Amino acid sequence: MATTQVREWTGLQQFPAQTQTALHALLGRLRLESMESLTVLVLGKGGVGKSSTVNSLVGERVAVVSAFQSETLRPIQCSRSRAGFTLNIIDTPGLVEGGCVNDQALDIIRRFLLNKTIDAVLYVDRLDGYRVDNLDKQVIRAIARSFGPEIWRLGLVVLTHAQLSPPDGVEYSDFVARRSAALTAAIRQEAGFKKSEDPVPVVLVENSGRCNTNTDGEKILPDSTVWLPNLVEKIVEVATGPTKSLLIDKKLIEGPNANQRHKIWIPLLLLAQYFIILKPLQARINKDIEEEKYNRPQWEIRAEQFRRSSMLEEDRADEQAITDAFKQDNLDDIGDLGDQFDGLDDDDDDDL
Ligand SMILES: Nc1nc2c(ncn2[C@@H]2O[C@H](COP(=O)(O)OP(=O)(O)OP(=O)(O)O)[C@@H](O)[C@H]2O)c(=O)[nH]1
Repeated sequence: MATTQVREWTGLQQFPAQTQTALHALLGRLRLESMESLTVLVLGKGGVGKSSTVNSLVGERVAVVSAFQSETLRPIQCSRSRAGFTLNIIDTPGLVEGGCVNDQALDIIRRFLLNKTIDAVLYVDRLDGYRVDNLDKQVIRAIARSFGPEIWRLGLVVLTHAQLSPPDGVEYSDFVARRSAALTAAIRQEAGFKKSEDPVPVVLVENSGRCNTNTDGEKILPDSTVWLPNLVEKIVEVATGPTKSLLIDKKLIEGPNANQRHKIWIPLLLLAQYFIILKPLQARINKDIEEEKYNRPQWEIRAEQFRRSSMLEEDRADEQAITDAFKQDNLDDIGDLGDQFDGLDDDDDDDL
């Protein structure tokens, strides 16, 4: 298996001083939890801003971004370390191809993740999507199916293009609340969250270079949130939260072994077959054998009757044939006598 090269996290120094301080404080929180590393998996449909978000987080251009075509054809892992702490981010190909869930991409991602432990999952989508359609639900379901529904309990919805201007008459906060509620409700439904469970948290990001900044030079959203430390804070909360990190092992990738499934029922089925079918059948056969010792079997009686009736038929046919033959012989004899008689008459005539 290819090992990922861990480089010094130089991108961290590119951030404004205030952002760096906030990020260091968050990494300190992880160390307090004895977490020496953090592995973040980034998933979502194509072109929603996954690679851009990875670049924003690392502070370097580690993943290729394109407005026109899917650039991430297979997963890539970027690992950066700082003061003994390692951040691993895994960017993945888009999960939709030709209007359908791209199962092949999911399979490639699963195999790439073999033996890796995931601490948090960023499910990236755009804030300016106006509805959650059937395809969105299928993608959410496909993720749950591929990695187990537990993966959504490590999830964080990341909405890009967060510097959007809502349609006329709609407040920014209302627009964000509606979009977030629609997506988290779909996740709750498709990933089978219990009613009592908290919804998946939502974070807004703006990856564009034209993102507004505050007086400290930090990138901010229309509601003045400094979004990068906010995103990292939410990731840390998920990673240190009640849901355990997810180890992607062979069992999870290959799914339950069909040959092993329900194996426990086989002896029970055989037992049921023995008592319900085999035993009664055997008893019935034994009863028949016993009865036939004293009574002739029905089939033998019927065969006898049939033999007799066919013999009678044959006898009757023979009798008829003999009678017919006699009749024919008598007619022939009578004919001969007639001829002889005629002959006598002729001789007499001559004599006269
Ligand atoms: N304005 C704005 N544009 C963004 C934002 N995030 C991404 N983009 C643009 O959206 C386009 C797609 O971004 P990517 O980061 O390549 O999207 P992706 O999800 O990695 O795409 P795939 O590689 O196809 O899976 C690029 O043109 C980005 O510049 C954002 O927050 N704001």
